[in-house]
This record gives sequence, structure tokens and C-alpha cells, in this order.
Amino acid sequence: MPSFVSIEKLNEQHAIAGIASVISGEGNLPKVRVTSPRASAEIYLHGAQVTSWQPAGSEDAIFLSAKSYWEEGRAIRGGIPVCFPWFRNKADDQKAPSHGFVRTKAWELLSIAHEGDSVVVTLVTESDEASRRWWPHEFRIVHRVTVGAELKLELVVTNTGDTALKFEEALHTYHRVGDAGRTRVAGLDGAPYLDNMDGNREKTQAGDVKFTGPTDNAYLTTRNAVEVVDPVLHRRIRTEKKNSLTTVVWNPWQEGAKALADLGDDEWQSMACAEAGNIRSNAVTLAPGEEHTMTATLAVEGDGR
Ligand SMILES: O=P(O)(O)OC[C@H]1O[C@@H](O)[C@H](O)[C@@H](O)[C@@H]1O
Repeated sequence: MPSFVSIEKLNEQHAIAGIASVISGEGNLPKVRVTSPRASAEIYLHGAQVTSWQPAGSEDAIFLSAKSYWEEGRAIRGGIPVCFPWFRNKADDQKAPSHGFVRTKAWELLSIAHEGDSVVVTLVTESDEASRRWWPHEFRIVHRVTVGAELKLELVVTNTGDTALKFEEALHTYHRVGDAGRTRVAGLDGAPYLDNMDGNREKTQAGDVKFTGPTDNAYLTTRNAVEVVDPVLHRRIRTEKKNSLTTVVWNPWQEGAKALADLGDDEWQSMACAEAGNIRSNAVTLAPGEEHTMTATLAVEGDGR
């Protein structure tokens, strides 16, 4: 968002009385708050990042760190960061920001719309002088967040330049769980994965993913829905994907959490990341003018066992 667009002005243009408005969030960063009979949610313009989604009758499904940074140039720890145009470190530049540069900057709020029982919040960001310092390509990304009984996230990347572009992407969902050590991720049985805790050796998943230590697995070539099964909060958070071939499962565990200044020492126990993406061999190539839409749809179901 250009810094001169005030919260007052954003509300004049976009607020829906009693349903959605822009308010000042942590670090005075603007966020859209949605409160509808089906669900409430919060979405920061910074990173176009969902930080809360609470379907009616359920606790919040999204984890947010109490020690997150809230400032331009830094990522929010928790929520659903948008990773683009690379995932983890940039292969040819170790100084480039982890997971790309769109999660650390303000996006522009395009619209807030009421569609049936849901509220659709649409944000956009484009290549500019700052992005070209890291990545010499022209692009436009629209993030359309539909808040309702389900949470639908659509990331639409358009190549606005005149040469092909190749990118990685992820919707890096931090699920809020009762106890990571008792949480499982179902839906990946038999899928090959690269184990980033073991030099990215290729392995094959047997049964559900269980967290018993630092876990950082990239399941390549899986279109399956995944379920974060939580026997403590008695629920399953299901993610259906479209145009996403990678699922990343991550939890830093106690030792990894210590190295993250923006994550409280015990907070790793309350989070489990299962991320829809396209990374490594699944990176997307777009010809000039082409667009690609990746979708992740979250739903909360009862009775995690
Ligand atoms: O600390 P960051 O940059 O937000 O990344 C957190 C983690 O994000 C995960 O998705 C990656 O697979 C991990 O390798 C990474 O450590």
C-alpha cells in the first residue's frame, strides 16, 4: 500500500458496515477485520497475510507468534505468509530474503466484497524498483481471500513482462494446534519427499506425518488434500489444493525454535505448518501475459483422533 493511503480513506472506499473494516493492527500496520455470522478473520496489508480465521463455533485455526516482528521489511511470524518468487533461500543469492520479498512489504487493498455468506478481500502487489534489485522480472500478484465457513486463498500470478518467468510459491499456513507432539498430518502416505533436516535426502512417507523432532519435509508431486489432525483441540483442519504440486510440512521443534527470535521458546508446540506450494522441480514457468492461479481451501472438521 502506498504509505499515503490512510486507514480512513481505505474505509471510505472499502468498508462494509458491520461486516468488514480496516483498523490499525500491531505495529500500527493496517489490517482488514472481517466479522460475519460464518467466520471472523484478520488480514494484514503487510504481506497480504491472513493472521486469524475463526469459523463460527470453533477456536482460531491459525497460529500467530506473540513475539512476531511487525515492521516494514520483516516477515510476520505465523498466519499465512505468501512466499514468492522463491522458497527458503534464493539459490544464487544467500543474502536475499528467505521465502522472497512479497511477505515483507505492504500490498494494496483492491476491494472487499460480500458474496453470498462470504466476504472476499482482494489485495495486489506488483514488481517495482525494490523487487527488481532481487529479481529482474515483471509480475503482478493478486491474493484473493474468501472468508466464510471455509477459508479460500487464491494466489494469481501474472507475467507482465516480455520474457518468460520462473518462480516458486507457497501459502505457508501456520495451523494452530493443541500440542504439536500429538498432532498428525494425514494425506501424504506413500508420497516421496525431500527431508531438509537430512540434507534433502529423498524418502517415502509411511502413514501420517508425526512430529517427533525438527521436521522440514517437501512432498513433491502431490495434489492430495491434507488434514492436520489435532486430538487435543478435537478437530481436523483440512486443506484442499488446486494447481499446487508441493506440500511442505514444517515444525522447528524446541531446538529450531531457539534460533528464531520472533518465536517464543514454547510456541513451537502450538503450531504445525502444512503448506500448499510449488517449489523446486514444481516451480512454475509463465510466458509473457500468462497467469497461474494456486488455490488452497481450509475447512475445520470436528473430532480429531
Ligand atoms: O524462518 P522463515 O524464513 O519464515 O522460514 C521458516 C521455515 O519455513 C518452512 O516452510 C521451510 O520449509 C523451512 O525450511 C523454514 O525454516
